Amino acid sequence: MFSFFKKKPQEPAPQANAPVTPAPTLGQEAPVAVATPAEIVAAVTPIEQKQSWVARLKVGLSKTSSNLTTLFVGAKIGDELYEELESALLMSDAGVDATQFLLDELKRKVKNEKLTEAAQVKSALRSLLLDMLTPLQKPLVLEQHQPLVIMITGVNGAGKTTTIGKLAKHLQTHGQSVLLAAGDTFRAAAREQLTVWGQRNNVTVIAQESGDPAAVAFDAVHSAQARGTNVVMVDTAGRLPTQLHLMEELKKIKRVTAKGMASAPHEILLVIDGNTGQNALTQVKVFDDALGLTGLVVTKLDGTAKGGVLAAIARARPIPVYFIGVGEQIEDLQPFNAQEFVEALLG
Ligand SMILES: Nc1nc2c(ncn2[C@@H]2O[C@H](COP(=O)(O)OP(=O)(O)OP(=O)(O)O)[C@@H](O)[C@H]2O)c(=O)[nH]1
Repeated sequence: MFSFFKKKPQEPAPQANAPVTPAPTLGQEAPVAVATPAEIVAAVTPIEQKQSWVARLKVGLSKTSSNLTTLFVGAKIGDELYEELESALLMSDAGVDATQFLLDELKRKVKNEKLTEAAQVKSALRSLLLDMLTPLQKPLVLEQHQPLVIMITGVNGAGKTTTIGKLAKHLQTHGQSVLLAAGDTFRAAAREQLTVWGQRNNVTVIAQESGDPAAVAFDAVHSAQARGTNVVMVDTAGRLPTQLHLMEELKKIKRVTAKGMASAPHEILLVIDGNTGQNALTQVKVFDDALGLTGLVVTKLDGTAKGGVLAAIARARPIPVYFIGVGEQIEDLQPFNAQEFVEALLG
């Protein structure tokens, strides 16, 4: 079992003569909820589901895994092994910097620990990768703000809307009320998709016939404040990092959201298609420079994804990977767990 979300730790009870916190008003941030116990909520994933989920991750990453593991079979430690490893890491989308870093560290480890067997080198690589990816493993913390406002961004087709749907379900399972802002005003079908999904799942969706996604986000924040909703997720239209005017639009959504609630958006997530390869790193850099990302969601790791891009991200922009997706079912979105990921890659 692993944590899905983390809840804000309980704060000490106020003194009897402590000043009373004024009631929140529209446009003003409500006081932080204090009644939550300090706990990490266990995922409600039954063991069979969990196994099938990990199995799907392994299948998804099997090409990289087989490239990385077979080169150690019957190998001698030396230049040839390191060259093969370099190629396998580059082919896994780890990129030049992370590949070089891993190779240098590995050679140092082999020397310092006087390793003599290829199997020992493989386990040294496993532990290096784990050290590299563990800093990316962070849970999304709930109940720090009322409402918690999450903005979801990404290129077209990365899996934003699907992720929002899955996350909304998971949040509801963890006792959170959810409101969605249909900020993809560019594509009418996207708005309808979210609205229909919301109706089916009893989640309020704030949408506007036409117009400004920033206004939709602003309305959603106010509406959530008025209703006492726990989490607002703002969907945004897919865009390429090279579409500068659309990147400006995202900045505007962020700015206008902050007018509705000074501290919002509290989380700005970038959804990345795991099959995008090294281009994913470019996306992370450009969206982060524009918006200040707080987390990533890497989808479609069940397909032909190679997985190494997480190492590239860990080296270049270590932004937490809150969730990874390995399919279209709700349980296919799970928190990123570095240990599981490294096991899927290196067996
Ligand atoms: N195999 C697989 N498919 C996924 C995953 N996540 C999303 N998808 C599929 O990817 C496609 C695109 O997903 P959307 O959620 O519509 O992507 P989007 O980013 O909202 O797309 P735009 O609104 O066009 O920008 C859909 O067919 C999803 O079912 C995943 O983890 N695995």
